[in-house]
Amino acid sequence: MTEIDLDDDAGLSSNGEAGVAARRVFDFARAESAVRELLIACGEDPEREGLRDTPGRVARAYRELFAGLHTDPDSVLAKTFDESHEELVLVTDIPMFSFCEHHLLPFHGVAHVGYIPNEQGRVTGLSKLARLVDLYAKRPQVQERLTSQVADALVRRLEPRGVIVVVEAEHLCMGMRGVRKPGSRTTTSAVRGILRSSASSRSEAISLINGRQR
Ligand SMILES: Nc1nc2c(ncn2[C@@H]2O[C@H](COP(=O)(O)OP(=O)(O)OP(=O)(O)O)[C@@H](O)[C@H]2O)c(=O)[nH]1
Ligand SMILES: [Zn+2]
Repeated sequence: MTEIDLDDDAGLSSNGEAGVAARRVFDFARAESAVRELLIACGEDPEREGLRDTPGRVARAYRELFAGLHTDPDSVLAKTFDESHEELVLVTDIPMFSFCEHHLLPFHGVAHVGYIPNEQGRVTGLSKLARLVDLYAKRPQVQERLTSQVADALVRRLEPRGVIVVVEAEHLCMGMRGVRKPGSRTTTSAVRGILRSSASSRSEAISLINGRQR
């Protein structure tokens, strides 16, 4: 997978996506000082023993949790191979952790990702579907965009006959605060190609998703 050079802060993402981070670097010192400021703003003392290392820890955590801003999605699907398989390939229950961009609180759940390869049978490694979910999840997100971005990356790189992505997630910003409805779940889908145009192909995929063992 292509890690974008962390010392290179000049360029934009190469894959042409709208809304991708303008900066390629994670500015560690800036994140650390922002966390320190936030602690002060909340009425805490960042010099007390328990908090002294917290800004650095949080900065390290965010560097990891937002790593998807610094990885080229197309590189995840760079390796493809032809397998003369023209039927549905579906990976269900991919664990997913992301952050809502409104409150920077987690939303988490599972993603189901499926596609019907093209006439050449162009497929990719199953793990790459999970890596793709991870990459888009590790950004400030909204669930709808995460779902579409995974689908569109598959369309771009595999040129498949159809794609379906379903994400089921719980948003902590709806559970811990605000409207306080813990346990409510949101389902989003993005369907492309034949899986969109053919009701029977789509219902096969959806029944496999709905009928899976939980
Ligand atoms: N469509 C969508 N909305 C989201 C997602 N994550 C969080 N939200 C919503 O974003 C909205 C932001 O609403 P605002 O009114 O700007 O913010 P707020 O006053 O904090 O809203 P409340 O959460 O209702 O207290 C809320 O309704 C959230 O539930 C998401 O992935 N997709
Ligand atoms: Zn939110």
